[in-house]
Amino acid sequence: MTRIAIVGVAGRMGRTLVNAVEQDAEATLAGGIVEPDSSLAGADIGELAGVGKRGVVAVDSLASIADDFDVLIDFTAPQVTLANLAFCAEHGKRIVIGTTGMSDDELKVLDSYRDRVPLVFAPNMSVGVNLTLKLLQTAAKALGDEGYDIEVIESHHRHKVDSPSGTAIKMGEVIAESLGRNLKEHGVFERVGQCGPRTDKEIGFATVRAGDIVGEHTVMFATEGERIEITHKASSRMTFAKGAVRAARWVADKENGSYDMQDVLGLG
Ligand SMILES: NC(=O)C1=CN([C@@H]2O[C@H](COP(=O)(O)OP(=O)(O)OC[C@H]3O[C@@H](n4cnc5c(N)ncnc54)[C@H](OP(=O)(O)O)[C@@H]3O)[C@@H](O)[C@H]2O)C=CC1
Ligand SMILES: O=C(O)C1=N[C@H](C(=O)O)C[C@H](O)C1
Repeated sequence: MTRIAIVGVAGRMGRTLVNAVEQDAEATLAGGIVEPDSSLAGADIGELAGVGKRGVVAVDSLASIADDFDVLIDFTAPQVTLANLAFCAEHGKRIVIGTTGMSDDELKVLDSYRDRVPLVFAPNMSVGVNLTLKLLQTAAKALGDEGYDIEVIESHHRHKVDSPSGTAIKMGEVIAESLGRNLKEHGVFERVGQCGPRTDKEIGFATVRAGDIVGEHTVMFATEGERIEITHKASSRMTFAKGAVRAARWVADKENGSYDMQDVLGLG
């Protein structure tokens, strides 16, 4: 049985993760962490998640439950996640990270832990998106240098704070890598005013933020005469949460290293 603690347990993903752990026969809820001084400290995390009392109360300090869990799942914010990663490395814990929106510097810090802790880090934990990444590799190799323009369009709920989504960036990276391009050089994240015509090798990104959209990603390969669109639509956060719990069970017996969902799902 893998003992799982969830950071940000009162958040959108945190509450869904409680449900996902509950439904997994090989995982158990070992703790939930809320922000320091949160009024939710002391609340039963089952009640927070709407599944009824589970006898595990939310705490506002990870240190206070250090002996209770094996794997931490963190879907919060970049600086919070990096602090928790340091904690896990120091205390011999494992960690699954779903947080997106990290800067290049923050990603370097995350990567510096690869030899100190077993960690899974992925901007999207759904099986569907990770399979889509494989489809994108195939499509990019076949079409990307044959006159097809590549555009990534993502839509999310009104509360999302980072843009483009971590998944959209990952899709762009996978496509760029398949084509021997550098996303830093060829990614176009804004088109405003007299920005000129499209260049052949650019990979464009467009973002929609509206209502309660859980998460939708389309990659368009368009040329004169035809257009191929590869789309993934998430209609429930459970798809991410189930993937994260699967990752937590998978990483529970792994050596130090930085893994992703392709590793967890055996798609690598
Ligand atoms: N990889 C994947 O598959 C997915 C990744 N995500 C990513 O997960 C992240 C969270 O998304 P979402 O759940 O929608 O966001 P929410 O804002 O709903 O949840 C974040 C939670 O973290 C809490 N938090 C903030 N600081 C701390 C702290 N120091 N200690 C403990 N908890 C803290 C917040 O508390 P408070 O509200 O009090 O500030 C909040 O409850 C985002 O980066 C998002 O992009 C989302 C879905 C899928
Ligand atoms: O913030 C979200 O909600 C989501 N974030 C992830 C991302 O940035 O890619 C994954 C998912 O699409 C939902």
